[in-house]
Amino acid sequence: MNYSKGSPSLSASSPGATGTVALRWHGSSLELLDQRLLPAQEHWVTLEGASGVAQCIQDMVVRGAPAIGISAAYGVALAARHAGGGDWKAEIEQAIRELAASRPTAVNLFWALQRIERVFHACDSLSEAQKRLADEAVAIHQEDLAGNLAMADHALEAMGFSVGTGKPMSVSVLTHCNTGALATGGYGTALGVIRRLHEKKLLKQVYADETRPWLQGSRLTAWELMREGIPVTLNADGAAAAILAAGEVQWIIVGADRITANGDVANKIGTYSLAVLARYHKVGFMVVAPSSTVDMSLASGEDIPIEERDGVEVREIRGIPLAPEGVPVFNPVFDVTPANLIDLIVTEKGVVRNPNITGMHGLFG
Ligand SMILES: CSC[C@@H](O)[C@@H](O)C(=O)COP(=O)(O)O
Repeated sequence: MNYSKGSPSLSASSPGATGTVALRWHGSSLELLDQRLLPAQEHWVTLEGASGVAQCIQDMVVRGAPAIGISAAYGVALAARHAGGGDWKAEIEQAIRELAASRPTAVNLFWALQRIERVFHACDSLSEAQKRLADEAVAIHQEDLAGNLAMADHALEAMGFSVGTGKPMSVSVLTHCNTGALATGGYGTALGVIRRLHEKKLLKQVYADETRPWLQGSRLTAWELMREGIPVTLNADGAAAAILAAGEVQWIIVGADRITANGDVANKIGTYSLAVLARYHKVGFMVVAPSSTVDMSLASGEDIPIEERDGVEVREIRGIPLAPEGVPVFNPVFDVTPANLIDLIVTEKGVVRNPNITGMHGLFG
């Protein structure tokens, strides 16, 4: 793994992209923007093999459900590219296993690997695999970006902002974690909806939860929004209740890491408490995610594997102690929001209102 310094400037690589990108594909290498260092530094990590990509997913150099899936797909393409030529199939299979073990909760990782694996099994030679796996990874990346743009349209319509309905009132929203260009193929899920509201002049204010302990909200979401001049106010997670009580927001908009067949949603720790707050304060609660986040094989959120990370992420920030040394820590990094607290699940395929098993089956079969 080569930790190279300095991305000159982030440039949009595809139509609809925002100017912020998390990953750059070069055919024989993958570059990942090291999200652990933002917003202080823009470092790009250059990877030439699947093990490095798996390590970067585990260490959160790259994070966010769709970006993890896209990176893993490129990781398999790299494994093919650099396969020794001997038992190339075994080398690629090993790469897939290693990538699948990197993080457990976001189903996009397994979805992308399964899609890549289907192509791999149809290949008869290493040269065919090298070409087709790279093409498939690029397709997964491009489709994710296109899906983000489509879900933003669906979301605005579901919020009642249809074309030609006069001059609607603008809204203020609260979001959690980072679901933007950094977490996806280049536009964002929940943050894509927020971007689209801003583009259409329908957005008054975004409140961004800082999102303890990893601070995706303060380090990444606030950074992305400020780069584009989108009005954002950062708040400590515990301030969300006071913001809602003051009537400051009309919608809470979040992403997802896995959505089960009954409409339960796993997302960044703290999402569930926001959904409870939204219901109490009669504020809309919207989940925005690509259909690759939907896992119809699981009946409910109880079946979702929830990642727990090292307590050091809560006890310290960059080596500075925030708690007594050795204090036991409970650090689940996702929680499950039950479907009955969710008003809308928005995907590129369409919208499920008041999600339940019937509505989910209607859209995702
Ligand atoms: C479009 S990203 C959706 C989710 O992956 C996001 O809300 C989230 O929980 C990310 O968690 P992370 O631990 O940063 O990978």
